Amino acid sequence: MTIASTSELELDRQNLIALIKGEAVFHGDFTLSSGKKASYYVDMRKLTLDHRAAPAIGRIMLDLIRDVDGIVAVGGLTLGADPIANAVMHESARTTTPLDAFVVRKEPKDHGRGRQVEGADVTGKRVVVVEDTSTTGQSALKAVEALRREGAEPVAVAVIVDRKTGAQAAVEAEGLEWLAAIDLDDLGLEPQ
Ligand SMILES: O=P(O)(O)OC[C@H]1O[C@H](OP(=O)(O)OP(=O)(O)O)[C@H](O)[C@@H]1O
Ligand SMILES: O=C(O)c1cc(=O)[nH]c(=O)[nH]1
Repeated sequence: MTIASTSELELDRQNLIALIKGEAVFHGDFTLSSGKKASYYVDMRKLTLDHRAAPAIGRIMLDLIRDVDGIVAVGGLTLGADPIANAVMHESARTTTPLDAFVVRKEPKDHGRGRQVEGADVTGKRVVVVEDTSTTGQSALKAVEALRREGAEPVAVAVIVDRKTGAQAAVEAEGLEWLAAIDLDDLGLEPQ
């Protein structure tokens, strides 16, 4: 599924870590999605939407999910997941096993086709949920719930940055595989 070499991927990963440390870690008083407080915030949108980082994110995340069997699509809860799913889809299109992308709305659309999962038809399909940063894992699990309602089979959650505060356990408790590209040690941060 992956066409980048191991050394290219390691270079991508080191470059991405440097960009995250330099441009996406913000220090201050933050309220997180879960309502918890933290003294730093990793704003991955700064990089998933940046031309210097997005192609590498596609390669890194495609490589991260390379051993997940039989998947046909990637996506997650809007909006953190959206550019990641796109980057993975584009990178996979260069391989012999291309993947489609989907977007899970926070709520079903209240007009048109009333859909919560947009894009690829996921019914009956094995899919991976992607995420930019995971703290409690509840955003990823909201996507999992919506996908299951659509008749999809979400089999793994793949995150760029794991904040190491319970998301892995929450996701594994739902029977999904947990995959993370970068964690707090890589960024020189402590879990909080
Ligand atoms: O693991 P969790 O506790 O769910 O926290 C992580 C989530 O929080 C952020 O999204 P946010 O809720 O800020 O929404 P956004 O993507 O719409 O900006 C981030 O992009 C993750 O999706
Ligand atoms: O938990 C969150 O809401 C959260 C933490 C973080 O570091 N980055 C982010 O985008 N969301």
